Amino acid sequence: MDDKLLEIKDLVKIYGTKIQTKVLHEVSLDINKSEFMSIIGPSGSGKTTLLNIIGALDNATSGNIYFQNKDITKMKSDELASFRNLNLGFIFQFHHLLPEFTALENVIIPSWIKHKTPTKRKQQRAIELLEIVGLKDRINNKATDLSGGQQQRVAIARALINDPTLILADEPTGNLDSESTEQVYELLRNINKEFKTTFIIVTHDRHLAAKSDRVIEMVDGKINQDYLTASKGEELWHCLAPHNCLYYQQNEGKNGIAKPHNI
Ligand SMILES: Nc1ncnc2c1ncn2[C@@H]1O[C@H](COP(=O)(O)OP(=O)(O)OP(=O)(O)O)[C@@H](O)[C@H]1O
Repeated sequence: MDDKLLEIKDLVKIYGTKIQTKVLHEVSLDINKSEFMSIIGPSGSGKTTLLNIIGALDNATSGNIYFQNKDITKMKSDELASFRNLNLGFIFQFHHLLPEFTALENVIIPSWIKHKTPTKRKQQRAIELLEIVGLKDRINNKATDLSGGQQQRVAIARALINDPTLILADEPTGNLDSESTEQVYELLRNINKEFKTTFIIVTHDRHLAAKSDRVIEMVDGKINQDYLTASKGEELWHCLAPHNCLYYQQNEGKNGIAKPHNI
């Protein structure tokens, strides 16, 4: 069985024409189905650029992105729009909810885009999702009447309405207090476990990243480290064969022994 969801090959991004800045340097990366992955790295290292290109919100200068073996860098704009709608969910630091609309309406909106009119089934699904994110008693509240953490949970439900295979989250907890941060991260984790949704999360928070299955550290537009975590406390065990290991065992000291996929 092919477990690979995404294959990113030699991705380059150069901004500018006269004065050119190369912000992604031949980035290559494979991401498996159901993986829960964080991208960390200093400010300006290219995390958001990489995420936006994976989400087809920005174009690569060169390189390829295969999503279930189909190269999205070759798609035309209408094909890309439909690819995004069918396969992707987005969660941003600033959730961009429509303030005058209720929580329920905000969740349903992406399905309007997909189906033109919301079906009864989608309406029911939106209510279920709001229950899953713990907002059952807030479905008819306007977005502006909700706390920051609640608004972010609406945004998470909205990202799930079209049953995406992959959710791209850019600093989803960046705007939240520490309690809401933990709750939102736990929620994303639970969604990953329950629906097998693949997650790629850009975060500055190493403590949260350590709770992912896999952490990628970017430095100067390159992947500096790529490791699976033991998910025990905050200790990160470094994977010795970055693109090629699923299982992980503690070695003497802090490093781990990477075992190939099929062991
Ligand atoms: N539209 C743009 N035009 C020119 N340069 C850009 C543009 N967008 C980003 N950059 C530059 O690309 C580099 C990478 O930016 P990016 O936002 O991907 O980094 P990041 O790691 O996500 O940073 P942060 O953690 O601060 O969000 C930065 O030097 C940034 O200034």
